[in-house]
Amino acid sequence: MGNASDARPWLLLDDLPFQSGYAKRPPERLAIRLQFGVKSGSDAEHGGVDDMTKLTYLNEPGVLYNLAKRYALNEIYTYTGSILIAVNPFTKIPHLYNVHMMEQYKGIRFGELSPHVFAVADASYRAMMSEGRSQSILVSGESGAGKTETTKLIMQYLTHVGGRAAFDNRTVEQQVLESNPLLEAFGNARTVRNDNSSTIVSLQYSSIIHDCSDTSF
Ligand SMILES: Nc1ncnc2c1ncn2[C@@H]1O[C@H](COP(=O)(O)OP(=O)(O)OP(=O)(O)O)[C@@H](O)[C@H]1O
Repeated sequence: MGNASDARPWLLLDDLPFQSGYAKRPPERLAIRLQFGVKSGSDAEHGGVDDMTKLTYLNEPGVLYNLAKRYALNEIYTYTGSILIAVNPFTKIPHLYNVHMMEQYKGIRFGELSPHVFAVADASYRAMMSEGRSQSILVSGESGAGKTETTKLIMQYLTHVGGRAAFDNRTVEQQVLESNPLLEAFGNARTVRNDNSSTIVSLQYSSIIHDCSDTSF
Protein backbone atom coordinates (compact mmCIF):
# COMPACT_ATOMS: atom_id res chain seq x y z
CA MET A 1 0.00 0.00 0.00
CA GLY A 2 3.00 2.30 0.41
CA ASN A 3 2.97 5.48 2.43
CA ALA A 4 -0.55 5.91 3.78
CA SER A 5 -0.55 9.66 3.37
CA ASP A 6 0.57 9.55 -0.28
CA ALA A 7 -0.75 6.32 -1.77
CA ARG A 8 -4.37 6.30 -2.75
CA PRO A 9 -4.86 2.96 -4.46
CA TRP A 10 -8.20 1.88 -5.81
CA LEU A 11 -9.75 -0.59 -3.41
CA LEU A 12 -12.36 -3.22 -4.09
CA LEU A 13 -14.27 -3.67 -0.86
CA ASP A 14 -16.55 -6.67 -0.78
CA ASP A 15 -18.82 -6.10 -3.73
CA LEU A 16 -18.61 -2.33 -3.71
CA PRO A 17 -17.21 -0.41 -6.64
CA PHE A 18 -13.56 0.56 -6.55
CA GLN A 19 -13.01 3.46 -4.22
CA SER A 20 -10.07 5.70 -3.68
CA GLY A 21 -8.65 5.45 -0.21
CA TYR A 22 -5.73 4.31 1.85
CA ALA A 23 -5.12 1.52 4.26
CA LYS A 24 -3.57 1.63 7.69
CA ARG A 25 -2.33 -1.64 9.14
CA PRO A 26 -2.30 -1.52 12.92
CA PRO A 27 -1.01 -4.78 14.42
CA GLU A 28 -4.33 -6.55 14.78
CA ARG A 29 -6.74 -4.96 12.40
CA LEU A 30 -7.01 -3.37 9.03
CA ALA A 31 -8.73 -0.03 8.95
CA ILE A 32 -9.59 1.40 5.58
CA ARG A 33 -10.58 4.98 5.22
CA LEU A 34 -12.43 5.78 2.07
CA GLN A 35 -11.67 8.99 0.32
CA PHE A 36 -14.82 9.09 -1.72
CA GLY A 37 -17.25 6.65 -3.17
CA VAL A 38 -18.15 5.99 -6.76
CA LYS A 39 -21.64 5.61 -8.00
CA SER A 40 -21.81 2.70 -10.34
CA GLY A 41 -24.24 3.29 -13.12
CA SER A 42 -26.97 0.72 -13.56
CA ASP A 43 -25.15 -0.33 -16.73
CA ALA A 44 -22.16 -1.61 -14.76
CA GLU A 45 -24.27 -3.52 -12.27
CA HIS A 46 -25.33 -6.24 -14.69
CA GLY A 47 -22.04 -7.74 -15.73
CA GLY A 48 -20.55 -4.48 -16.93
CA VAL A 49 -20.58 -2.83 -20.33
CA ASP A 50 -18.70 -4.14 -23.36
CA ASP A 51 -17.55 -0.64 -24.37
CA MET A 52 -16.16 1.66 -21.73
CA THR A 53 -17.49 4.70 -23.59
CA LYS A 54 -20.96 3.54 -22.53
CA LEU A 55 -20.12 3.90 -18.85
CA THR A 56 -22.23 6.43 -17.01
CA TYR A 57 -19.19 7.51 -15.00
CA LEU A 58 -16.06 7.32 -17.10
CA ASN A 59 -13.36 7.56 -14.46
CA GLU A 60 -10.62 5.27 -13.18
CA PRO A 61 -12.62 3.43 -10.51
CA GLY A 62 -15.53 3.07 -12.92
CA VAL A 63 -13.22 1.53 -15.52
CA LEU A 64 -11.61 -0.85 -13.00
CA TYR A 65 -14.97 -1.87 -11.64
CA ASN A 66 -16.31 -2.56 -15.09
CA LEU A 67 -13.26 -4.66 -16.05
CA ALA A 68 -13.50 -6.61 -12.77
CA LYS A 69 -17.20 -7.31 -13.32
CA ARG A 70 -16.55 -8.61 -16.81
CA TYR A 71 -13.47 -10.58 -15.79
CA ALA A 72 -15.54 -12.41 -13.17
CA LEU A 73 -17.74 -13.63 -16.04
CA ASN A 74 -14.73 -14.70 -18.12
CA GLU A 75 -15.25 -11.68 -20.39
CA ILE A 76 -11.60 -10.76 -20.71
CA TYR A 77 -12.04 -8.31 -23.60
CA THR A 78 -13.60 -4.85 -23.40
CA TYR A 79 -13.62 -2.00 -25.89
CA THR A 80 -12.89 1.64 -25.26
CA GLY A 81 -14.10 2.90 -28.59
CA SER A 82 -11.83 1.25 -31.14
CA ILE A 83 -9.24 0.23 -28.53
CA LEU A 84 -9.40 -3.29 -27.15
CA ILE A 85 -8.52 -3.88 -23.51
CA ALA A 86 -7.53 -7.45 -22.62
CA VAL A 87 -7.26 -8.70 -19.05
CA ASN A 88 -4.96 -11.71 -18.89
CA PRO A 89 -6.99 -14.71 -17.65
CA PHE A 90 -3.86 -16.78 -16.91
CA THR A 91 -5.89 -19.82 -17.81
CA LYS A 92 -7.01 -21.40 -21.06
CA ILE A 93 -10.43 -20.39 -22.35
CA PRO A 94 -10.50 -22.70 -25.38
CA HIS A 95 -13.91 -21.74 -26.79
CA LEU A 96 -12.68 -18.16 -27.14
CA TYR A 97 -10.15 -18.93 -29.86
CA ASN A 98 -11.38 -21.88 -31.89
CA VAL A 99 -12.06 -21.94 -35.63
CA HIS A 100 -15.77 -21.39 -35.08
CA MET A 101 -14.99 -18.15 -33.28
CA MET A 102 -12.66 -17.01 -36.07
CA GLU A 103 -15.40 -17.68 -38.61
CA GLN A 104 -17.86 -15.63 -36.56
CA TYR A 105 -15.66 -12.54 -36.66
CA LYS A 106 -14.88 -12.83 -40.36
CA GLY A 107 -16.06 -9.67 -42.10
CA ILE A 108 -18.21 -8.58 -39.19
CA ARG A 109 -18.79 -4.88 -38.51
CA PHE A 110 -16.52 -3.74 -35.66
CA GLY A 111 -18.52 -3.69 -32.43
CA GLU A 112 -21.30 -5.92 -33.70
CA LEU A 113 -20.12 -8.93 -31.71
CA SER A 114 -18.57 -9.12 -28.25
CA PRO A 115 -15.15 -7.46 -27.93
CA HIS A 116 -12.46 -9.80 -29.19
CA VAL A 117 -8.92 -9.71 -30.48
CA PHE A 118 -10.22 -11.36 -33.67
CA ALA A 119 -12.45 -8.34 -34.26
CA VAL A 120 -9.41 -6.05 -34.16
CA ALA A 121 -7.47 -8.35 -36.46
CA ASP A 122 -10.42 -8.54 -38.83
CA ALA A 123 -10.85 -4.75 -38.94
CA SER A 124 -7.17 -4.41 -39.73
CA TYR A 125 -7.34 -7.06 -42.43
CA ARG A 126 -10.42 -5.46 -44.04
CA ALA A 127 -8.77 -2.03 -43.97
CA MET A 128 -5.68 -3.44 -45.63
CA MET A 129 -7.76 -5.06 -48.34
CA SER A 130 -9.98 -2.06 -49.03
CA GLU A 131 -7.30 0.66 -48.77
CA GLY A 132 -4.48 -1.40 -50.26
CA ARG A 133 -2.13 -0.21 -47.52
CA SER A 134 -0.23 -1.90 -44.71
CA GLN A 135 -1.88 -1.67 -41.29
CA SER A 136 -0.39 -1.63 -37.81
CA ILE A 137 -1.77 -3.13 -34.62
CA LEU A 138 -0.14 -1.87 -31.46
CA VAL A 139 -0.10 -4.45 -28.65
CA SER A 140 0.95 -2.77 -25.45
CA GLY A 141 1.14 -3.75 -21.78
CA GLU A 142 3.49 -4.51 -18.93
CA SER A 143 5.55 -7.70 -18.81
CA GLY A 144 3.28 -10.72 -18.47
CA ALA A 145 0.20 -8.81 -19.61
CA GLY A 146 -0.28 -11.14 -22.56
CA LYS A 147 1.22 -9.24 -25.51
CA THR A 148 2.91 -12.27 -27.02
CA GLU A 149 -0.15 -14.48 -26.68
CA THR A 150 -2.28 -11.71 -28.16
CA THR A 151 0.13 -11.29 -31.06
CA LYS A 152 -0.01 -15.02 -31.74
CA LEU A 153 -3.81 -14.87 -31.77
CA ILE A 154 -3.70 -12.00 -34.24
CA MET A 155 -1.34 -14.02 -36.43
CA GLN A 156 -3.58 -17.05 -36.11
CA TYR A 157 -6.58 -15.01 -37.25
CA LEU A 158 -4.78 -13.27 -40.12
CA THR A 159 -3.42 -16.51 -41.45
CA HIS A 160 -6.84 -18.11 -41.10
CA VAL A 161 -8.63 -15.48 -43.16
CA GLY A 162 -5.81 -14.77 -45.59
CA GLY A 163 -3.57 -17.81 -45.69
CA ARG A 164 -3.46 -20.26 -48.55
CA ALA A 165 -1.56 -23.41 -49.33
CA ALA A 166 2.13 -22.89 -49.91
CA PHE A 167 5.25 -25.06 -50.17
CA ASP A 168 5.21 -28.68 -48.95
CA ASN A 169 1.42 -28.58 -48.72
CA ARG A 170 1.85 -26.54 -45.56
CA THR A 171 -0.34 -23.50 -45.25
CA VAL A 172 0.99 -20.06 -44.43
CA GLU A 173 -0.80 -20.44 -41.13
CA GLN A 174 1.23 -23.53 -40.25
CA GLN A 175 4.51 -21.98 -41.36
CA VAL A 176 4.04 -18.76 -39.43
CA LEU A 177 2.85 -20.42 -36.26
CA GLU A 178 5.56 -23.08 -36.45
CA SER A 179 8.16 -20.31 -36.36
CA ASN A 180 7.05 -19.24 -32.86
CA PRO A 181 8.95 -21.88 -30.87
CA LEU A 182 12.13 -21.06 -32.81
CA LEU A 183 11.83 -17.33 -32.11
CA GLU A 184 10.98 -18.00 -28.48
CA ALA A 185 13.95 -20.38 -28.09
CA PHE A 186 16.34 -17.60 -29.11
CA GLY A 187 14.64 -14.60 -27.56
CA ASN A 188 12.66 -15.67 -24.52
CA ALA A 189 13.77 -15.86 -20.93
CA ARG A 190 12.22 -16.43 -17.56
CA THR A 191 11.67 -13.28 -15.51
CA VAL A 192 10.03 -12.63 -12.16
CA ARG A 193 6.94 -11.42 -14.02
CA ASN A 194 6.70 -14.01 -16.74
CA ASP A 195 8.01 -17.57 -17.18
CA ASN A 196 8.21 -17.05 -20.92
CA SER A 197 9.10 -13.40 -21.33
CA SER A 198 9.62 -12.49 -24.94
CA THR A 199 10.43 -8.81 -25.09
CA ILE A 200 13.41 -9.49 -27.35
CA VAL A 201 11.39 -11.08 -30.13
CA SER A 202 8.42 -8.73 -30.09
CA LEU A 203 9.69 -6.72 -33.03
CA GLN A 204 10.35 -9.85 -35.05
CA TYR A 205 6.74 -10.90 -34.64
CA SER A 206 5.69 -7.53 -36.00
CA SER A 207 7.76 -7.95 -39.10
CA ILE A 208 6.44 -11.46 -39.66
CA ILE A 209 2.90 -10.17 -39.62
CA HIS A 210 3.96 -7.53 -42.10
CA ASP A 211 5.68 -10.03 -44.38
CA CYS A 212 2.73 -12.35 -44.11
CA SER A 213 0.32 -9.66 -45.24
CA ASP A 214 2.60 -8.77 -48.15
CA THR A 215 2.86 -12.26 -49.54
CA SER A 216 -0.32 -14.08 -48.84
CA PHE A 217 -3.27 -11.72 -48.74
N1 LIG B 1 -5.39 -14.77 -23.87
C1 LIG B 1 -4.78 -15.55 -22.96
N2 LIG B 1 -5.39 -16.67 -22.53
C2 LIG B 1 -4.79 -17.46 -21.61
N3 LIG B 1 -3.59 -17.21 -21.04
C3 LIG B 1 -2.94 -16.10 -21.44
C4 LIG B 1 -3.49 -15.20 -22.41
N4 LIG B 1 -2.63 -14.19 -22.58
C5 LIG B 1 -1.59 -14.45 -21.78
N5 LIG B 1 -1.77 -15.60 -21.09
C6 LIG B 1 -0.85 -16.21 -20.09
O1 LIG B 1 0.01 -15.20 -19.58
C7 LIG B 1 1.37 -15.57 -19.78
C8 LIG B 1 2.18 -14.32 -20.12
O2 LIG B 1 1.74 -13.84 -21.38
P1 LIG B 1 2.77 -13.26 -22.47
O3 LIG B 1 4.02 -14.06 -22.52
O4 LIG B 1 2.01 -13.11 -23.73
O5 LIG B 1 3.07 -11.83 -21.84
P2 LIG B 1 3.92 -10.63 -22.47
O6 LIG B 1 3.09 -9.40 -22.27
O7 LIG B 1 4.31 -10.95 -23.87
O8 LIG B 1 5.17 -10.61 -21.52
P3 LIG B 1 6.67 -10.10 -21.85
O9 LIG B 1 6.59 -8.63 -22.16
O10 LIG B 1 7.40 -10.40 -20.57
O11 LIG B 1 7.17 -10.93 -23.00
C9 LIG B 1 1.36 -16.61 -20.89
O12 LIG B 1 2.41 -17.52 -20.78
C10 LIG B 1 0.03 -17.30 -20.69
O13 LIG B 1 0.18 -18.30 -19.70
